[in-house]
Amino acid sequence: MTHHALRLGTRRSRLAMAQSGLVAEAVRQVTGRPVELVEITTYGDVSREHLAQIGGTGVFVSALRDALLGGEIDFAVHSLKDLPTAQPEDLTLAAIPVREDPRDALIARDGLTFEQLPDGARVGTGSPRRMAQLNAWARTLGRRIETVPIRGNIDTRIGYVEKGELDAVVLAAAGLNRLGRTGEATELLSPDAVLPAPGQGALAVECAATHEHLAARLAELDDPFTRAAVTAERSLLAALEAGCSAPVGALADFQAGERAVTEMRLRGVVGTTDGSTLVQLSTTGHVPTSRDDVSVPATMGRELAAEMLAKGAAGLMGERAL
Ligand SMILES: NCc1[nH]cc(CCC(=O)O)c1CC(=O)O
Repeated sequence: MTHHALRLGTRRSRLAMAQSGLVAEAVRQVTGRPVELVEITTYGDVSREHLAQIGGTGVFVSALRDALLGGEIDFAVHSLKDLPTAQPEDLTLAAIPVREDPRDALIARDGLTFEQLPDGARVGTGSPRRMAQLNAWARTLGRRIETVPIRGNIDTRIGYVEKGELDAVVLAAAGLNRLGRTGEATELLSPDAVLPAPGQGALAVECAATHEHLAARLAELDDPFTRAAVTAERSLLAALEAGCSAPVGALADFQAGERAVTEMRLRGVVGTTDGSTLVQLSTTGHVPTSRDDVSVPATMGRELAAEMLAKGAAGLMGERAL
């Protein structure tokens, strides 16, 4: 085996660099080889359009994948929630490491929680999923919020609240945690109120399918529980035929189980962005915790999607949900 450095392709954002840095260190430990970060610019980083307009799906990942297939890098780290559900045959998801906190976080002025926000509060998010569930939550409180589409990195988004331009913003807790900014959340939003995006908080370590030896080493970073959970969530998303910019939330979690099998709960939601209608369902199943067998979670996702479609989910997703 050669001992040249493994090249890890990464986006340049501080979050991407932090995520890649964590995986680089773990890969150094399991392979004993140095890991070199190679910065790659993706369309999602350059475009100033709103994600809902450029379609969301894949905008952060295609440049990294081109570099993998072109042999410029050996492996790449993605936020799993940014990965399209269809996995290309020439690329392998070699590892899905232990997931960070999957919840969304609220950062509000004056330390406010969501329920303490005043009627008409301006809340920054351009995510149809967050809009649908936050608007629905506000309605149950007899209030309205005004959602304001925002883009940019985590510092930029938090800046809207710091400068007093918005009452609150909503971000993934995982991103805050990985940047060491956990303390800035004024509330971690309960999945009972806001289900996260499928795969939120999880990372995907990807390499070319032809690099079987490398894939086997990277697989040491895999967490079978996380893989089972995100497989169910992404299978739900795929069966709804929705992309990452559709108003779809999903979260799988576990009851304490035995060694080889554990009980998994999968919750899913689809809604209109104004929050007037939500279809929210859940299911449970016994899942083998083996990274090589994700058939049960995949089936749970498909079956829950079918139930949601039977309750009218397709009509709520709008034209974007192709
Ligand atoms: N859509 C962008 C994106 N992709 C992954 C994360 C956060 C980290 C994660 O979910 O693992 C974010 C930012 C956000 O939603 O606040």
